[in-house]
Amino acid sequence: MTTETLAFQAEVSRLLDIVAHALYSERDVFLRELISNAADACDKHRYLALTEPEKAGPALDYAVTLTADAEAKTLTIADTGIGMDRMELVENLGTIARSGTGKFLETLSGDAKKDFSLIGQFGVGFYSAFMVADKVRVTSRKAGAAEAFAWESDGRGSFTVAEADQATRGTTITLHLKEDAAEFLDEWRLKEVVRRYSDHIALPIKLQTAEKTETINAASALWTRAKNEVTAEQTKAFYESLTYDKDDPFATLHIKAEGALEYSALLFLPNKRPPDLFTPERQHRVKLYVRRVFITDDCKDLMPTWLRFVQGVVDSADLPLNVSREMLQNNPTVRKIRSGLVKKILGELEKKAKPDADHSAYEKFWEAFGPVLKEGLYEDFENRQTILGLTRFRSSTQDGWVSLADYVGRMKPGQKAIYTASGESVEAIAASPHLEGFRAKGIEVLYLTDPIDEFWLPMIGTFDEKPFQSVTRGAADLGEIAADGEEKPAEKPETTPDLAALIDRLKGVYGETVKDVRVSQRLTDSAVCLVADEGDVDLHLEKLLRQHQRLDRDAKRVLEINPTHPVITKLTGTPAEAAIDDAAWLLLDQAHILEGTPVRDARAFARRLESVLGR
Ligand SMILES: Nc1ncnc2c1ncn2[C@@H]1O[C@H](COP(=O)(O)OP(=O)(O)OP(=O)(O)O)[C@@H](O)[C@H]1O
Repeated sequence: MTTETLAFQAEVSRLLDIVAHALYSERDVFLRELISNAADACDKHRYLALTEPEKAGPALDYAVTLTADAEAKTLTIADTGIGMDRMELVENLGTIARSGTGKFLETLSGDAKKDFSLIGQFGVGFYSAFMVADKVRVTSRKAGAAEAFAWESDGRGSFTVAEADQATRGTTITLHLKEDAAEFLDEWRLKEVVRRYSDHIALPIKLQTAEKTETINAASALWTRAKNEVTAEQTKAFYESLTYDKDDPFATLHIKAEGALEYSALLFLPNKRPPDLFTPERQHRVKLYVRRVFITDDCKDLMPTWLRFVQGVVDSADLPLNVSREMLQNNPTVRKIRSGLVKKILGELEKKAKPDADHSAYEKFWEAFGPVLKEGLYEDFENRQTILGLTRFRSSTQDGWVSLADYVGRMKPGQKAIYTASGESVEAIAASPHLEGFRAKGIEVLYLTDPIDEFWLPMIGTFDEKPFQSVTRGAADLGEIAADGEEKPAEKPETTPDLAALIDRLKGVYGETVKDVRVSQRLTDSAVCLVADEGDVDLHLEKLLRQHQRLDRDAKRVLEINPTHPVITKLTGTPAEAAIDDAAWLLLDQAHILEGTPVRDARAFARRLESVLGR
C-alpha cells in the first residue's frame, strides 16, 4: 500500500484554520452539508445509471446512513452514491475550485461569533466537518471501479491518500468527534438536526444503532406533493436548504401544471442576493428533476438568466428519465415549461407590486433584484411590457421608488416624453446641470443608475405611447411645458443679435472640437453643459463604454449655453474684436468637469485659468 501525503491548497488551509479555531453559532450545519453532499452523490449515480448504465456498476438502494459509535467517539455518514477515485479525492477535498471563497473568508474574519451556516453557499461545505471533528477519514469507491481509496486529515495543513478496502460503491465519512462535540453521538440530537435541515431530502436518511436501523426523514419530494400536504415549516426548511436564508422568502410558488404539459415546481423568490448574482456565467439556480429523479442543476433553457435569482425545483413528467444534457438543449418541452414558469413568476410579481400590496416588501425585493429583472427588458421581447410595469425608479421629485404608471399620471400639461437621466448614483445625477431647467419647471425626471439601463432603454422606445427622452441628449424642448403654478408655458425669449454673434464666435473658436453650440433650455443656474446630439451615443453610456474599452473615439458633443448666466451675458457684451479664446475654452472645460469627464488638455486649462485669474 502506498500512502501519499499532500498539502492542502493555501486557501483551504486558511479556511480550515479559521474553522478549527472559531466559536460557532450553529455548528450542527456540518451534518446538513455532509448529508447534502451524500444525497448529491446518489443523484449523480442515479443519472449515470440512466444515461450510461455500463459505467454505473450494480444497483444498490440509494440511502444515506448515519452511524454513531459512542465508544470510538465517531460519527459516520455513508452513502451509496457515485463515489470518488483517487484523483477526485485529492481535487475535491484538497482544493477549492469555485470562486467566492475569498468572500466567505472575509465574512469570517474579525472577532465576531462566526456564522458558518453560510458555508455551503460558497461551495466549501465539506470542510465544515472540521467544526466537530479533529480527524476526518473519507473512504470512497467510485461507481464501476474495483479499488477504493481513503483520504484522511486532521485539518492541519496536509492530508493523506492511500488504497483502502470497501466492498461496495459509495463514500463513507468518519468523523472523530472533538471532546466538546459528543452531542452528535446522541440519537435524539441527530434526529433533531436531520429533521431541521434535511427533512426534504428525497432519499432515505437512516440512523443505524446497535438495535435497529430506521429512516429519520420524510424522504418524499416536497414539490410533488399537493400544496395542502406540505406544512409551512417544511417549505421554509426547504427554502433555507437552498438559499441559506433563515428569513422567509419574498414569494413562494407551488405550481402543478396539468394537461398538455405536466410538471410540478416549487419555486422561491428570495429577498437577499446570493454572492454570485453578477458573475459572468449568470447561471440560474433551478434544479431539473424528471419524475422525482434529479437530472441537472445546469439546464440553461429552464429559466431565463434575468430570473437567475429564482431558487427551487422543477419536476417534469414529459421528459424521458434518461434525458441527456445535450437533449435538454433547445428542447421544446423545456422551452414550454420555461415559458409557463416565467408567466407564473411575473404574475406573482405583478400581484406583489400592485399599489394596494405591501410596498416596502416589493421595494426590498426590487432593491435586491431589480437590476437583474431589468435584463429581461433587453432580452425578452415577449414579456417586455410586463417587466416594464414591474420596474421601479428613483425620481427627481419623489422620495422612494416610483413606477412608470405613477410617472405618467404626474406628467405636466404639454409634456410628451418620459424624461430620464443616467449616472453612477442618484447623488451624481441630482447634481448634474442638465436637470436645472426640469427642476425649475417641476418636471419629474427618472434616475437611471444601473449599467443595464443604457441597454434596455433604446430597445423599449415607449411606455403607454410616451417616448423615453434622456435629459442629456437632443434638444430639450421644455418651452412647451408650463411651469408649476402657470397656466401657459412662458414665451421663448428671442435670440438677440448679440447672442447669435457670440454663438458664431464660439463656434469659430471650437472649430471641429464640438458638434454645435446652441442656446440651452435646460440650464437655469450653470453657464454651460454638454449634451449628446439626437442619434449620438448618450453621455453616460459613452462613459461606461470607455471604462470597458469598448469605445476608441469620442463622440462630438453639443455645447449648450445659458444666455441668462452672468458669464455668458458678459461675453455677449464683449466687443466683437476682443479675443474670447481663453474664456471659450475654459467654458468648454468646465462643461467637461461638470459632466465628470476629464478636461481635454489639463496644462492648457491650468494656464488659461491662471491667466484669467491674473487679470
Ligand atoms: N459523499 C460524497 N460523494 C461523492 N462526492 C463528494 C461527496 N462529498 C463531497 N464530494 C465531492 O467533493 C466536492 C466538494 O464538496 P463541498 O461540500 O466542499 O462543495 P460542493 O458540494 O461542491 O458545494 P455545494 O455544497 O455548494 O454543493 C463536491 O462537489 C463533490 O464533487
